[in-house]
Amino acid sequence: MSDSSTHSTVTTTQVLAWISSLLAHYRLKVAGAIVALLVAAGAWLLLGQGIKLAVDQGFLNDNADMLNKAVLGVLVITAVASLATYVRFYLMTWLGERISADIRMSVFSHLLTLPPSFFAQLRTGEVISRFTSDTTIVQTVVGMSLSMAIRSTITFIGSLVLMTITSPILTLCVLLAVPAVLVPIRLLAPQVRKYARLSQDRVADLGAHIDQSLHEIMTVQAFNAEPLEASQFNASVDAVMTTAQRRIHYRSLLIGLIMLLSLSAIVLIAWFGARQVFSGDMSAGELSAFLFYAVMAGGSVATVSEVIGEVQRGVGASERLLELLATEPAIHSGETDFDNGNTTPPAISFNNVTFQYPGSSCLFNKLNLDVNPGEKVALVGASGAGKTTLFQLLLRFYDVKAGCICLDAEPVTSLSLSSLRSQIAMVSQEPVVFATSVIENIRYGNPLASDEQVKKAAKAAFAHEFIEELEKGYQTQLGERGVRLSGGQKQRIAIARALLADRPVLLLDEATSALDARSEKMVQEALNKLMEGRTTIIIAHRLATVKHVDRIIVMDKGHVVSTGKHDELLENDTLYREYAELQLLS
Ligand SMILES: Nc1ncnc2c1ncn2[C@@H]1O[C@H](COP(=O)(O)OP(=O)(O)OP(=O)(O)O)[C@@H](O)[C@H]1O
Repeated sequence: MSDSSTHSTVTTTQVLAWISSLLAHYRLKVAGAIVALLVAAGAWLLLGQGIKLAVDQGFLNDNADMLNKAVLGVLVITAVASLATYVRFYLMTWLGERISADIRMSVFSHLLTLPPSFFAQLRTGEVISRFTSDTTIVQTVVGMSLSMAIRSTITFIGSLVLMTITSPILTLCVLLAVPAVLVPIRLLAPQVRKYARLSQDRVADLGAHIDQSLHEIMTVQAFNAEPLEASQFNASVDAVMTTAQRRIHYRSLLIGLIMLLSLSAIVLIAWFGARQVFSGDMSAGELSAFLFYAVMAGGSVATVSEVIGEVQRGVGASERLLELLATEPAIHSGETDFDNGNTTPPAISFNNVTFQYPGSSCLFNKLNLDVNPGEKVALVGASGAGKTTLFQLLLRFYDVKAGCICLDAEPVTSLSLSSLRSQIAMVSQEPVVFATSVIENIRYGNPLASDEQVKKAAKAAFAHEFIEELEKGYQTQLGERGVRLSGGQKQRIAIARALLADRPVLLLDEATSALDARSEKMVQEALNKLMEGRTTIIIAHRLATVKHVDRIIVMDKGHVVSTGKHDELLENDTLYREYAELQLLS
């Protein structure tokens, strides 16, 4: 559960500076919106003068001509104000949409640079929530609330100036009332912001829950765990409601108090003004105009108070987005591009590597392991021995604590991440299939490959046949996580992808585990072809698949126990013999 709300390190000023920097890209539109805003506010303020003229010169003096002119003036002002409102509304809403789109793009690009350790701490559902709901809030705030707040502030200042011109005494009374209105804003706004952020955190928990339950729907249903899942989800929904209720409470209190205070002030001022008209110190037109401005000023304060809650909500949402953006990638790219002339595949060496996962005990202590150029090496060992971790370290998903991993003589830390990773193709234990078409799934290995190259790779991976039998062949959509394919079919797609990527280092994580005997044979042949001329490391649980590699490395609890050929190890290594006996291979 993310509960960073109470320890937020982001200030409102930082949020506003961030939003301003985003808006700075659209200076012309922002300027247009501000001009439209000023014109609209100015026109509404002028309306008060029209009213004053209409009352004093028209109604009271029985002057029909003057009345006509004043009414015409009022109509023109209304038209101008309406046009300006259209322009302002259009531009501000556009800016809101644009900014939230920009935020989504930059946050997503940034997330892609963060290492897996970051995602091990933050649930994907929570990240999705930050994307969707937080950016939507920012969009509303920039597109609506902020513009309303600015418009109301301008209207308030303009009204105040015109009120002062109309009647300084009455204005003084209004000014005395202002602090009374500001007190609740000062006291309650931080509470609104705090609970706004908390409720976003709770909504994010919901996202995470949905993501997990639906992702594992088969397990949920197979264990009849629907009631359990539903009740846990209901508890999360209740938590959202409870937090939202607190936010709503403070917001409503804020709005209500401000309404009460500002309207009471206006009534009292109207009473005082009416007495001035009776005593002849003020004309009826002046009082009408003054009250018009006072209502506008009061309305503005009410609007500001209403949207200030919304703006605080936006600040809360922005905080969470800024936090994502501020997360530094724990892995820093080196500068060098890997270049060994590309004639031979690179050697891989782990020299005195010491490593532990964050918060775990030491996994590798001065581990040494060398793989020669073009050599095919199999890693064998009990679950948890550290085989997958070696892959992760080579790909720099994590950095070692001490020691060095090298491609040829080049430490991986000095290579640029993209150059390092472009040397390596990986087929993971659980084949990854994206929710796009078959052709796009294979082309992921090399986005520039032609349709013909994709098909060639699919044929080599023994995938072409079953792909052709799919409803739309290579254009068939595979559904989320490839739900429409069997385990073996998914694996062959992943192998075709690796073939197409055509990289000098190959990492295979028990790539044939999900295949039946017939397809296993086919895939094994494809893999043999794929391994040709590449430095390959295979993680294998089943020894049958690795009997023919150049060298087998037996690992146990983070150590290399022994290395050798299948027959040598059978003879000399007790641990390996045990594995082989278990698998009836000796
Ligand atoms: N992200 C992680 N955070 C903390 N510990 C981890 C993490 N990933 C793996 N480990 C731990 O590191 C050890 C080695 O794991 P690793 O996945 O490398 O083993 P493996 O030999 O590949 O196992 P298997 O054959 O079951 O896949 C295990 O004890 C595991 O619990």
